[in-house]
Amino acid sequence: MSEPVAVAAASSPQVPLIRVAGVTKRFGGVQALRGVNLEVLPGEVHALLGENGAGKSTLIKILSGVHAYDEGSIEIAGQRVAFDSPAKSRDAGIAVVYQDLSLVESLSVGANLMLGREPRTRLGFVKKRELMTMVSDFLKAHGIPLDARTPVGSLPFAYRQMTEICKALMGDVRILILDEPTSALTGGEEQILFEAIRTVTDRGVGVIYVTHRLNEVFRISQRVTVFRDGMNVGLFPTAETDMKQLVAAIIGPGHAALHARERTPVGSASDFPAAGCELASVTVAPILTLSKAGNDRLHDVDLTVRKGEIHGLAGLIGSGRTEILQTIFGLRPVETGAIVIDDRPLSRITPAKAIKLGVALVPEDRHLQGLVLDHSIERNLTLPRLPHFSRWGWLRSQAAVQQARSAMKKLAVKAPDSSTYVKFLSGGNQQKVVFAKWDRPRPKLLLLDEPTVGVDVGAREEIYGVVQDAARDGTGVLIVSSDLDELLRLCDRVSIVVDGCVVNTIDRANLGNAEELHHLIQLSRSSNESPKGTSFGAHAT
Ligand SMILES: Nc1ncnc2c1ncn2[C@@H]1O[C@H](COP(=O)(O)OP(=O)(O)OP(=O)(O)O)[C@@H](O)[C@H]1O
Repeated sequence: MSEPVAVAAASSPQVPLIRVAGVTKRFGGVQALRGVNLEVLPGEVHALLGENGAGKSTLIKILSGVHAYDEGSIEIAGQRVAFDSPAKSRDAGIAVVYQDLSLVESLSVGANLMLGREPRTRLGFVKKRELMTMVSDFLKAHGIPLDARTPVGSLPFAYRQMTEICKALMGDVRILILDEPTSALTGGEEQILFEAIRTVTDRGVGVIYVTHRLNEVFRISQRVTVFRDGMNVGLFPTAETDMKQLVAAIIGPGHAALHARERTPVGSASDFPAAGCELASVTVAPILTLSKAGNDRLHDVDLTVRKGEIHGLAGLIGSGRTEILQTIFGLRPVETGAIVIDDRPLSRITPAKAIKLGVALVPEDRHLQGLVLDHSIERNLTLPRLPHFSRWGWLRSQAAVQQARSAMKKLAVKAPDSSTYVKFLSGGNQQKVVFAKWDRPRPKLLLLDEPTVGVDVGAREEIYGVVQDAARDGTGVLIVSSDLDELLRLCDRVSIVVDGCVVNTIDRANLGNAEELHHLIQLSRSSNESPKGTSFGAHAT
């Protein structure tokens, strides 16, 4: 595939594909947007950055016809537009790909791409061959490495995402909006996505790229717009800016995280001493031992987490990392092998028992498992710790409010107050609340599944601090993350998971950098390839 189209900076004479000027939006008492501007040129990848609650999703929802705006104007190719429905936005050539994909896993790539617009006979039967030819021609014409006949469920996540992007592009798309597209991807998968983006920008499509992973900005975008508190605080040609300038624009010059960052420069993960380095030495007792543990998703898992150790689980999507956490927390049975938590061999473990033993799980899907959206921040923080906030059967509500306020302050949760319903928070702020739920009192074993997805750069620092403090206090931490820099930065040891099995455990001293770790994951995968493992190459040509 070719190199990205070089797009001239702000002074380009080209008519922007989209021009947002002075747009405002208020939700009740919250002024989400205060007159924001954004321009995207043909063939440009324009990164949109900002801390949690800065207003990025609100603008995306306005552009996609979900919300109406209050003031300002939006032009597409010079024509003023206002969308009162998602259909109108789609008709104007705007397509949005969210993190939660909307594909039907049991159908093929072709059937997914043509869902709802299948060519049919006069009697209403789907013309399958014609459909597959149409899709194959489309994929070939755009240089997309997907096979129309492959069932979507058998594809690695990055290729499903590519299918979703193609679905968006099957119509007459001029502007593609990607909302944190790489949050679940590891290195090699990211590269596939970037190549798909380059293919579409080569055709003149403009891309708005929302992300909290700042290193991506330098790899994929030509310009960057930064929002803070619903306002523009920066427009940079990517080639003329650097990480420090972007971080300062995102979190503001006075933010404590900026100074922490100055002491610990971004990007050199291997320079950071892990929190529990000394504690994690072999002489320290394990808080968790899995020996040859197995169930329908796992087999022969051998794993130990020591007191005060931060232990990472690396692997590709579908490798079984999340299932290991779920099994330890009692959400999946241990059918074979043994599990020992805090010196207690357990024949059967349930979530209630796990919590009693001091195990806490911060799940990946905060909506399904992590939060009650119709409750306040305060109630969400209190629920898992009711005994802690109760005395003689009465809830000590003042103590609960105080803890909620201090957790909100520590993690900079952006909300009017602790009684705000969680459903009204931005995605990243919801994630901070999930995290805060388990911060105090400290668990003995903390299981974290992708803890910083959707979390802004300032809060990420705070979360790292909380994890490291917990480890220093003796908590064993087991963390799943697709962000290899995050694992390298935090972990004393990293175990690689392939097809439901731990195939390798590496000490910090031998971890190397993110590229080396990614290489190791790929290598472990190919040497452990099992018949049920996905072999994408067999499908895609
Ligand atoms: N439906 C709503 N009702 C009330 N307030 C809302 C609603 N939607 C968003 N907000 C508020 O508007 C502000 C901007 O939120 P938005 O979701 O746009 O932020 P964001 O930049 O996308 O954040 P994140 O990175 O966390 O996704 C936040 O203070 C949020 O709580």
